[in-house]
Parts: sequence; structure tokens; C-alpha cells
Amino acid sequence: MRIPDRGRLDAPSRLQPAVLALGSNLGDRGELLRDAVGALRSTPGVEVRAVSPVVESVAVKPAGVDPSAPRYLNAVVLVDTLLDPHELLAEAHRIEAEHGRVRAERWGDRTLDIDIVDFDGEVLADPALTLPHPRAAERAFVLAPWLAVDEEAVLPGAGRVDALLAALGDDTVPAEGVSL
Ligand SMILES: Nc1ncnc2c1ncn2[C@@H]1O[C@H](COP(=O)(O)OP(=O)(O)OP(=O)(O)O)[C@@H](O)[C@H]1O
Ligand SMILES: Nc1nc2c(c(=O)[nH]1)N=C(CO)CN2
Repeated sequence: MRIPDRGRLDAPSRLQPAVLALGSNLGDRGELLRDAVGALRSTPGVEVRAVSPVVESVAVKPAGVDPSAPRYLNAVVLVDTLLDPHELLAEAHRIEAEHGRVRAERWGDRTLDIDIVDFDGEVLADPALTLPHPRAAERAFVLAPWLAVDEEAVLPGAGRVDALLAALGDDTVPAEGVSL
């Protein structure tokens, strides 16, 4: 892992685990997710520990599932990081922007989305960074790939991911021919 220049040499740093959810429903979705994982691997202070299989699902919009919208590919990446949660979010936003992400309407179609699902169990209520991610428990497209890469996964405050997914129902399918 490359060590970031934190400019705070007196502040001891420690690696903390975080769970990132990646999604794409515009452009070459598999290539975009693959590039995003590459960008995370080259981010100073971020070590990619595991990358999930890729799943596909119908787009969820504010009014419900929308079969007329481009379908999503989603994956989950487990990292260890020296960054703090806000620094990690800033890196996620940088990578999104470098991959053509435009923010228009809520839950609009996008080339790349990177959300922080969990950061070492930390709880934050800031709208700019809410932890754990407030909608993760309702999203099979987050829970299914997360469970595939960590069968003991727990969403802090909500419970075991296997139980959450069983209660919700898994509406994702494996993305044929796409691997990260
Ligand atoms: N845990 C989090 N991970 C990522 N962004 C977050 C989180 N908590 C709050 N945010 C904030 O949400 C804002 C909107 O993010 P984004 O455009 O990715 O939302 P979205 O993907 O459309 O919707 P959702 O948040 O439901 O996944 C971001 O600018 C960010 O500041
Ligand atoms: N299937 C699917 N639907 C979504 C997704 C997503 O990643 N996959 N992300 C959204 C906002 O983050 C809104 N809707």
C-alpha cells in the first residue's frame, strides 16, 4: 500500500476496515467497475482486501423499480484504510468524477457510484456522510455481493447480512461474463 502524505506526522494512523458498494448503469459498466477497483488499489492509504463477484439488477428509482432504465452492475469491495471516513469519501468522489459521474436527479442513471456502506462500525449522522449507509439494509444489490465476499458480514445496527438478505429477498442475478 502507498502511504498518504497526511501532513500530520504526530497523529498515529491505523488501518481500519471499510466496505464500499460500487454500481454502474451507464457506459461499459464492467469496465467502469474494473477501473474503479484499479483506482482504489492505487489510492494512497487504501488497501483492497477483497472484491466481490458482480451482480446485475433492475434499476431502483425513487418511485420503485424501473425496468425501462438501464440495468445496474453492482459489486462490493472490502478495504483496509489509513484514511478517515471523510477522506475515504473524498477519494470515492474523485474516482467517480474521473469516470464521468454527473450528479443530476436523485438515483439518476450513472457511470459510477461508490458508497461507503460501513467504516469500522462507526456511526455518523451527518447528511454529507451517514454511517453505516442508511439504505444498505434495503438493497439486495449491496447485501448479495457483500455476503458473497464475506459470509460472516454484519451491517452495524441492522444485523447479519445473510439474515437481512433472506428477509429482503435477493432480486440480483450473477453478471454473466463480468469479473473484477
Ligand atoms: N455512506 C455514504 N456513502 C456515500 N455517500 C454518502 C454517504 N452518506 C452520505 N453520503 C452523501 O450522499 C451524497 C449523494 O451521494 P450519491 O449521489 O452517491 O447518492 P446516490 O447514490 O444517488 O443515493 P444513495 O445515497 O441512496 O446511494 C454524497 O454527496 C455524500 O456526501
Ligand atoms: N439496481 C440498482 N439500483 C440503484 C442503485 C444501484 O446501485 N443498483 N443505486 C442507486 C443509488 O445509489 C439507486 N438505484
